[in-house]
Amino acid sequence: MDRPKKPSAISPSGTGPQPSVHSEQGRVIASLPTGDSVEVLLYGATVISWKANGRENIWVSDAAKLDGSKPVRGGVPIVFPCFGPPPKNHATSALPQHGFARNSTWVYLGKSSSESGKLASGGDDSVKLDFGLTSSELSEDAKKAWGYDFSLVYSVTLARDGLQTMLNVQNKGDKALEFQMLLHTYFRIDDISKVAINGLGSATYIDKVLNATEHQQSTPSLQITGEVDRVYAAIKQDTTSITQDGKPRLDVTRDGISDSVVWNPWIEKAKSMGDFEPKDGYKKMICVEVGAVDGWTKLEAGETFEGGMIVKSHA
Ligand SMILES: O=P(O)(O)OC[C@H]1O[C@@H](O)[C@H](O)[C@@H](O)[C@@H]1O
Repeated sequence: MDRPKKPSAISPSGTGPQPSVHSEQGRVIASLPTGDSVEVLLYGATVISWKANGRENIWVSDAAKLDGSKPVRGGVPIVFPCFGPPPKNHATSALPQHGFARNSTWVYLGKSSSESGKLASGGDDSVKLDFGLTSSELSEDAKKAWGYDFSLVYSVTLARDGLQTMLNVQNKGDKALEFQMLLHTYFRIDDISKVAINGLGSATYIDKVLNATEHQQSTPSLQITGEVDRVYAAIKQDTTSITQDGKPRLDVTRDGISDSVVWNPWIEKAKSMGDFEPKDGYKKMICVEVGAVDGWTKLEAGETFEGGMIVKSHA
């Protein structure tokens, strides 16, 4: 498949004190000497915190379950191998909404100590954590519902100037497989009424709030004034930016993928979700999710795919 060109990676490491990495209670926490940090739950390999310049960038519901009993409401759940409810008559049909990656327990593969190719790691100002999921870690139900031999490696790189999260998918079996993937990021913002989303260009989107009808983004900037659930396909620009009060807040750059979902449940939908707290928390979050969800990505036996994002936070 054709892939968009790669964005420039976050700046490489230098010299000085080393980052620290430790694991406790089913999570891995990495910190840089600057104080920036990232916290990843093994359940779902869900990033549940990313602090930069003293500020939390990730929203997690006060009622989110972090004990592995259900996908985390908040953070960066990984959607794989299907996005939304799976279609009928497809290899994913028997899977739950958004697949199994967000509710499987991943294996921590360790901190990378060498250059990753895309991004330097292991120096004083960046650290890369790898998490893996294969069919052996799946529940019996998931294995039965999606009987492919696969390997996922999710790499979370914390750097002084941003966070990079990349999903690598390998078909280890002898038959082709199809998947969708999405990094369902809940960004923490101060006030939804002051937020704008830029960089969706004139992309077409499916509006799930308006009966899944197709539209074209007609304004350069999107403001959120009600429930929004849009699936943008083949976006030409690499970067979608979130501004607050007209100032840059977060830049989300797609790497190897070109689709994005913008989601905010607003008042009624937030009320209907038992694990969404506080109920007016929709004012403090916006999901800008990067992925490959327009149709299916096919991997022949032995093939590999990689896609993800680089996020930069403005102080
Ligand atoms: O409640 P879930 O399964 O975590 O999904 C949350 C939302 O995820 C978004 O990605 C979907 O576009 C929405 O339709 C969905 O409501």
